[in-house]
This record gives sequence, C-alpha cells and structure tokens, in this order.
Amino acid sequence: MGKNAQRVAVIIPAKDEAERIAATVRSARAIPHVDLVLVVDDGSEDKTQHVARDAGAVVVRHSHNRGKAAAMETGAAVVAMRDADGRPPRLLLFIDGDLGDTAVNTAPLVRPVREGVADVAIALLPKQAGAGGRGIVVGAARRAIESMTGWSPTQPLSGMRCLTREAFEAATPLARGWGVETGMTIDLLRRGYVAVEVPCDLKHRASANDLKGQMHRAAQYRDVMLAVGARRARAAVDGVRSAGTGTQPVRS
Ligand SMILES: O=c1ccn([C@@H]2O[C@H](COP(=O)(O)OP(=O)(O)O[C@H]3O[C@H](CO)[C@@H](O)[C@H](O)[C@H]3O)[C@@H](O)[C@H]2O)c(=O)[nH]1
Ligand SMILES: O=C(O)[C@H](O)COP(=O)(O)O
Repeated sequence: MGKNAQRVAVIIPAKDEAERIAATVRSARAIPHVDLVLVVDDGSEDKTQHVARDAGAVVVRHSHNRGKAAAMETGAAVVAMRDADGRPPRLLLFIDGDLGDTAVNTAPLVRPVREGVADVAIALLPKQAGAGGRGIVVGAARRAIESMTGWSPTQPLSGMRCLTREAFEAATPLARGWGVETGMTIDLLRRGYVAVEVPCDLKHRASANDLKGQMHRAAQYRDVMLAVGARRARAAVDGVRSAGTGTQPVRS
C-alpha cells in the first residue's frame, strides 16, 4: 500500500455483543485497506470489551449506555485522533457487532467511496431468517427520506455504511439512537452528497416478532420520527430565513 493510499477504519458500536463480537472483529480485520478495527463498547454489561480486545480490536468504552449514535460519534472521534498527519483521513466503515463471520462481506462498501463514485455506500442485506418485521418502521423511514430528498432507499435503516470523513462531519451532530441512519441519509443528500446502496451478503441477529422485537421496533419508530421531525423543522426555518434574504431554499 502506497504511503498516501487511503485506509479504512471499521467502527463497531457494540452493546452486549460478547457472543458475536470476536468473530465480527476477526472478520472485519480481513477487509482490504482496513488498518484499524475499533469497537466502541456502549456500556455493555457483559464481557464485550475484553472479548473484542482479545480478537485484535482497539476498544474504547462508554461507562454507561448512550445509544448507537453516540457510540458512532465516539468511534469517529477516536479514529480522527489516530489519523496520521500528511495522509488522507481514513474512510469510516460502520458495521454492527452481530455480523460474525459475515462482517468481511461489507468489503464491497469501500470501493465506491474510495474511488469517489459515492460519498456514502450503504449495505443492502439479503432477507434474514427469523426476521419478524412488518415493514412499518422501514416504510416510515423510507417515505420520510423520499419526501425530504427525492431518494427512496430500499433499506433505510441499514447501519452498515462506509463514508468519507468529510461526509461524516457534514452529517454531525448525528440524530440520536435508532434515528441515526435516517437522519444521516437526509442530511447528506440535502447537502449534495451522493449515496449508493450495495448488496452485501450479511447475516445479523434480526428482531423476531415477539414482545422484545416489538419493543425494539417501537424504540426505532420513536427515534426515526424524532430525527425526521427535527429535520423538517430545520428545513422550515431555513426556508423562512432564505425567503427573508431573497435566496432560494433547498426544496423538500
Ligand atoms: O444502545 C445500544 C444498542 C445497540 N448498539 C449496537 O448497535 C448495533 C445495532 O444494534 P442491533 O441490536 O443489532 O439493532 P437492529 O435492529 O438489528 O439494527 C438495525 O436497525 C438499526 C436502526 O434502527 C441500525 O442501526 C442497524 O444497523 C440495523 O442492523 C449493534 O452492534 C449493537 O450492539 C449500541 O451500540 N448501543
Ligand atoms: O425488523 C426490522 O426490520 C426492523 O426492526 C424494522 O421493523 P419493521 O419491519 O416493522 O419496519
């Protein structure tokens, strides 16, 4: 790899992932151009941090649970501290901690971003065994993104995504919790960044149709709606401001 070749940091937000994090870390280390695998232990109550470290990850930890978006921001900040002077900042590849051996199959997300074809590449997952979703949260997120940006993503909640440092900074502060992907996609597209969806052969622990799964979906729905509401309000304020100054608002 040349001195200036662009490297990739894998960032894994992880809460209680002790069972799967070792396989996920090992698999992520095999992705071409990756020279840093960082696990952000988001206040786990199990041994996630120790297992991840033993598998070869750099590990940082929130002392209490702060949600996935906060773990992503922590991860990106730690990577920035490790980016070397005189080299381009690393691309950021966010993946979930429960991908296990399939984590390496996020590799196709790197190429379009590294080659400048897209600013963010988002994984399209195959149908997951045991998944119990009815498409309610997914549909709400998709419609909100489409109405605010014109783009209709197939899997708007997919958190496996590779992006440039510049795009990541443009998307901060991130929407909280489970609203992070929806908020990020809206913010990036409205600022002119380019997103692509790329099929990746991934397996994760899909939520079933039991009480736990439905509670999880309720939390996802709440966070997605909060993220969208905040962005609609901001767009409305921008519209009023630009009307006052005679400039054109971004259309939503
Ligand atoms: O408080 C938390 C909860 C979860 N996680 C981690 O976040 C990732 C995703 O969580 P998971 O429980 O696997 O959620 P899913 O419902 O399976 O997630 C889907 O939907 C989410 C959006 O709602 C996306 O963030 C995910 O990428 C996507 O796989 C995992 O690594 C978790 O360990 C945290 O870091 N902090
Ligand atoms: O299981 C899922 O795909 C997510 O939790 C979203 O739920 P949904 O399918 O009801 O939108």
